[in-house]
Amino acid sequence: MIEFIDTSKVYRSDGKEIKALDQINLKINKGDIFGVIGFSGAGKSTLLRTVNLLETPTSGKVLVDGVDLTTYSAQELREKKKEIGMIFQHFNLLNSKTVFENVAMPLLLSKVPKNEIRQRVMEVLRYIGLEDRSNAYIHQLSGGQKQRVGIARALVTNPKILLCDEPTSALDPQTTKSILNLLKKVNVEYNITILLITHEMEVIREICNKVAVMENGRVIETGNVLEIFSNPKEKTTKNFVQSVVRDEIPEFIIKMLQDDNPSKRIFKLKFIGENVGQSIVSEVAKKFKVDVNVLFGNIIELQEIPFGNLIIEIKGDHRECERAIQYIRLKDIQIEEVAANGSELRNYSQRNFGNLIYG
Ligand SMILES: Nc1ncnc2c1ncn2[C@@H]1O[C@H](COP(=O)(O)OP(=O)(O)OP(=O)(O)O)[C@@H](O)[C@H]1O
Repeated sequence: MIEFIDTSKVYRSDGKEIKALDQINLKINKGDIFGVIGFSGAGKSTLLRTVNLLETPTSGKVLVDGVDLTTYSAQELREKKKEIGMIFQHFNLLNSKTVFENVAMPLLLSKVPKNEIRQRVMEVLRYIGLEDRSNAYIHQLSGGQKQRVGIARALVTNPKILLCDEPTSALDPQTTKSILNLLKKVNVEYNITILLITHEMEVIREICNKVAVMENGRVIETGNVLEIFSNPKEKTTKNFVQSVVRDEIPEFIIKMLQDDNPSKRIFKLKFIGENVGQSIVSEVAKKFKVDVNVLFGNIIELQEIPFGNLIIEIKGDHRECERAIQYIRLKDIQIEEVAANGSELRNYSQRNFGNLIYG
């Protein structure tokens, strides 16, 4: 649906070259809600704006439905652009015009007949829940309402793609949630592919199925949201994931390890999906001669799949503890032992155990 092929963009200003995009290769499939995350200056906006040619790549190309839009004539491009809606962080609405006039603007510019415009605009306003504010001026609306108008204006031409430039960065958490829910609804009900840029991992968690992490104009990591959250590889990705799933070891646990019995054994378990449902803790306590205490837990939902971590203490003789650990691992749950300095974790792998569990 959208494909970036070796896409690069170099800006030249004051005799200097800035590589905003450096050989981007990404594929966004129909129906995706694809999130691009990165810090300020990573190149996200530039990437998004190459899709509707608000920016033209310096080299490489961007295909929309298999076509490089730079090859289109002006007329063809105007038509194609109706299929690509866009919403902005600061809404980009005309303050001197009403809600109705703002939403009608793309249709007016396309010279759609007046009665059709009225019908379509009211239909879209009904959909986004602002039918009764059609005559209000933009300055009379809240931030969330303004973004709804932005979404209505983007939807009015029946686009196939919606580009979202930090759509919730100017909104409070509650309003953010309602706007993200609306975008999800648009994606599902109209089958609109969404490409969204953000610097908030919470936004990615909330609605995206795929994510790409950008740094210095490059995509440093990309994949399914579940994959990236559960196994981030790059440092920047790990930092973003940690902003949502706090998986550092809490101070009180480190203190416990340092102050109490030095033989205390504390483990971090990482759960994905159905494993959370398994009451692994009580299962282990029943199967082996060990006591298990839950010390800390942090579980979130990712695309309706539970995901998170649990910090537990396992008490018992060494061999029983090792058998319990292997049992947990064989349940496809990542388990790591927390060292007394709290930063080092011993990662258990098959090799560490041999056949202890059956021994
Ligand atoms: N028109 C321009 N002229 C010169 N340099 C530009 C221009 N637009 C962007 N840049 C530079 O390109 C790089 C990428 O900018 P871009 O806005 O794409 O990043 P971003 O990840 O969207 O950042 P932010 O979240 O702050 O908007 C930055 O170094 C920026 O200063």
